[in-house]
Amino acid sequence: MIMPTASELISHHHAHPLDFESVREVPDSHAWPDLHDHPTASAQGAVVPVIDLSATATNVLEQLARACESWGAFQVTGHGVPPGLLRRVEVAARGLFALPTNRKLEAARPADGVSGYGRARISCFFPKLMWSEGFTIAGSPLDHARTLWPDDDPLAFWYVYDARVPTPHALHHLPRPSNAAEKPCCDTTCSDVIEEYKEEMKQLARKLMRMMLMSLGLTEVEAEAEAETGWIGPRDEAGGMSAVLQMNSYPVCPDPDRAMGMAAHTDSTLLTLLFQSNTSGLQVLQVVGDNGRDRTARWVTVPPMPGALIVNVGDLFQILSNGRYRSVVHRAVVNRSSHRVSVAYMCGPPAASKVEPIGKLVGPGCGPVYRPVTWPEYLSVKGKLFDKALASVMRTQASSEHT
Ligand SMILES: C=C1C[C@]23C[C@@]1(O)CC[C@H]2[C@@]12CCC[C@@](C)(C(=O)O1)[C@H]2[C@@H]3C(=O)O
Ligand SMILES: O=C(O)CCC(=O)C(=O)O
Ligand SMILES: [Fe+2]
Repeated sequence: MIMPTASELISHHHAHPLDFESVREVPDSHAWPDLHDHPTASAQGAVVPVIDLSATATNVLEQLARACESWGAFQVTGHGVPPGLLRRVEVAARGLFALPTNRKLEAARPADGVSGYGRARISCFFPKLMWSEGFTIAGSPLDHARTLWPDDDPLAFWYVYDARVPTPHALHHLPRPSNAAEKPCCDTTCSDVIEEYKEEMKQLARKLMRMMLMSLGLTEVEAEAEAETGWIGPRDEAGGMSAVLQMNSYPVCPDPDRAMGMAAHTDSTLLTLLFQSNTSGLQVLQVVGDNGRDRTARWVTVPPMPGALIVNVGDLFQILSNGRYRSVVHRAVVNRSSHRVSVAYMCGPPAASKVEPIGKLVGPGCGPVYRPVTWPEYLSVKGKLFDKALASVMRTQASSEHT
């Protein structure tokens, strides 16, 4: 990692966002010197696993275990999230980023806050800026609606989506979902869509958490108990998994070989559910050789699959699994022809829950590798140490022998 200078850091926080639409070349502030730190696998090379959750086949847990152990990421199909909802959330994201810069800046994320519009939080660890903008929603989208959509009526949803739509009459000419059973977009506001999406993601994240715990060898009852005491928390009013919705926008880029959409990182989550729409850009780092001294790795593109969602193992799941499942290093690259958006549901435990290696995975020959941490504690460590954060919450040999 190249550490930025003090003046670069200052400009990171005070600069106005780049007007991506009008620039004809990548400015020095956004030109990355080492995009090719690892080779990129050819299209016929390695393929990130695709797992059909609806399959009645009995080996879904085995497939999950293999995907989490060797990749830390996989795509899921048969997840039950309606395709129409995925389309609507994409429209909502595109609409949000299509707003004029001054409107977006009104919703800028405060220096000490989580929610709002701005650069990826990890930007401060890099000397160059990324070719992207983001909008982070923690809590209810309604908290943001007043700033971004003062008239959060259904039509506003369409106005921001397509600036060419001058009057409500023009709505009649817009494409409608072909499936008549689907709710027409124009009945819905952006915050409705986001709320509905978060609810669907929550159900899917719970299901995947249970299945991933079972894929580690826990019984259904043990996985349930782990959920109640650990990552879901007690079933009181305040309990429940917490999550952050991260919308990312990657405008078209005149020189994609010099720009970085989202720099390499792992997510500080239990797991992340990512919708990447139909434009390629996500790459995961596959470690192909590790002889103890040298690690060889390559970037593998995760191809968009209609209706599929990508699941990333996050740092907190690595802790929970006592290191058996590794959080995946990933990044997003940009392209010169399609404006890409992605929506990440970043899922973690309730703020007060301590995440620690699961008892069943700890034994005489294998003590707990990590110390207990809450999500807010871990996020704060990540905000200071970035890619050294996981190592910093490891127990020392001596402390793990005493537990
Ligand atoms: C819960 C969180 C995870 C995140 C930091 C945050 O507090 C809110 C934004 C999240 C995000 C989204 C884009 C990539 C990422 C690395 C970043 O810069 O902000 C993640 C953070 C993370 O996983 O550490
Ligand atoms: O846009 C993508 O494909 C990746 C986004 C991402 O990694 C994130 O939001 O954490
Ligand atoms: Fe990520």
